[in-house]
Amino acid sequence: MATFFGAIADDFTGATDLAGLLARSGVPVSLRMGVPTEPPQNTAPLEIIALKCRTSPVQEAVQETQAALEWLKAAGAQRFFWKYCSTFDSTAKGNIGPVAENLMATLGVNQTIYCPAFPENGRAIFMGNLFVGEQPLSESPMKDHPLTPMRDSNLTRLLAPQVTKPVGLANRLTVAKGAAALGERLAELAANGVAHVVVDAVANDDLDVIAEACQDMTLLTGGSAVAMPLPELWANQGLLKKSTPSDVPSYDPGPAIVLSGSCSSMTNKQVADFLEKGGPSFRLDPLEIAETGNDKVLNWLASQDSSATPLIYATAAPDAVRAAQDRLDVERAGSLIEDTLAACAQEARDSGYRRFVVAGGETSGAVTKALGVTRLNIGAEIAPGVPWCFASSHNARIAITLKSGNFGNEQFFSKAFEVLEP
Ligand SMILES: Nc1ncnc2c1ncn2[C@@H]1O[C@H](COP(=O)(O)OP(=O)(O)OP(=O)(O)O)[C@@H](O)[C@H]1O
Ligand SMILES: O=C(O)[C@@H](O)C(=O)CO
Repeated sequence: MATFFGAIADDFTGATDLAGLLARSGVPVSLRMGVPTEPPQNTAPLEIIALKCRTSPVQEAVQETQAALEWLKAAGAQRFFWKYCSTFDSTAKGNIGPVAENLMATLGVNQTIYCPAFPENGRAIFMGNLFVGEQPLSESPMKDHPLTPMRDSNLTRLLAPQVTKPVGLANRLTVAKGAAALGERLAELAANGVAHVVVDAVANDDLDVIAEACQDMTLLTGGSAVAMPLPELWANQGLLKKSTPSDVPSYDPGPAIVLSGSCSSMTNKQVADFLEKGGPSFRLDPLEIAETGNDKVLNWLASQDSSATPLIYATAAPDAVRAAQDRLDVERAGSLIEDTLAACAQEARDSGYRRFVVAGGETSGAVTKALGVTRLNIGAEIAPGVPWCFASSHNARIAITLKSGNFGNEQFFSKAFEVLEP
């Protein structure tokens, strides 16, 4: 089926989040891990390419997203979406703005919007300021993120140094007046040369207004939630078709494992809940791995009785993360953990494990790469923005879910497997 919508996601959990929300529309979604090396074939109306470029240097991220854009254009896409985190994660030399500006230049558009709001997960934007629950972003646990600590809550202020063209705001008072008023505000800003518009949203109704006002824009940017209403709007215009739900993709029987490299406050609670319930677990310490390597955890995994689900985790409180980073530096600490969890995933697959819960965006990138997963089919959502996915990994058919650090509730690790049961 011809592709109409092409999205580029800056990390793997973000991509499955977007896929899960788009799939709610009933329009077929396809998710590719990395830019496919083959030209487009067997494409879906909604195509997503997952990259691992959230913390990449600007030039690298621009090149990778450009390659993804070319593939999506070749697939026939006519509307494009740049998906970043609902907490606007980017480093001081952030690539959200530069990537958007490059996509705009290639697509020949003079304006786009920025809307990371995700009300179902407590992300709201008011007067350009992003909130996580009731806390401003810079006071939320995101201030301590291991790779992208967020120390400012104001999206226009975060974005302005990343782009060359003017940044503006369409605030909630405008959005509350409806799609026509928002359209007028965007036109007014465009007439004044404002290329980058942060749009407020505090509830799903706001996202419906934004989607209605922006459905004809060639490029939109944001979190997953602002894209959620678009397929329905396009289907109503006859631009794409819903399909009868295809068979739920299946996976081979086999034991389950949880791999967690996320240090978000929610993942810390989820790990604590798992430990409290007494499941078998192994804690990874980056300092120890730096000295002695991976053998200890791989041996532990090999010794597990496959009737209980094991958890391997590096998840730690902010102080412990900082201490490891001070000794090893941020990137080395991160990649030691990612490489170890990736090696555990391979070992688990080779020993017959077929159900994988993975926590953390960077971690998910490393794990899916190690498993050789190139395409995911989307299944049932476990929590908003966290669907089960199904994939081939070498000769095995596996079920895998990639959980964004902050998503899901405390019981997520046990609930995930209940949702998978037929
Ligand atoms: N104990 C630790 N010390 C230092 N770094 C760690 C530790 N545990 C995990 N890390 C690293 O922190 C990073 C966590 O990022 P990741 O994207 O996986 O999780 P997240 O940011 O919570 O998830 P998301 O991006 O989905 O919100 C990874 O690079 C991981 O390897
Ligand atoms: O938008 C979000 O919060 C998630 O999809 C994500 O990108 C986490 O990495």
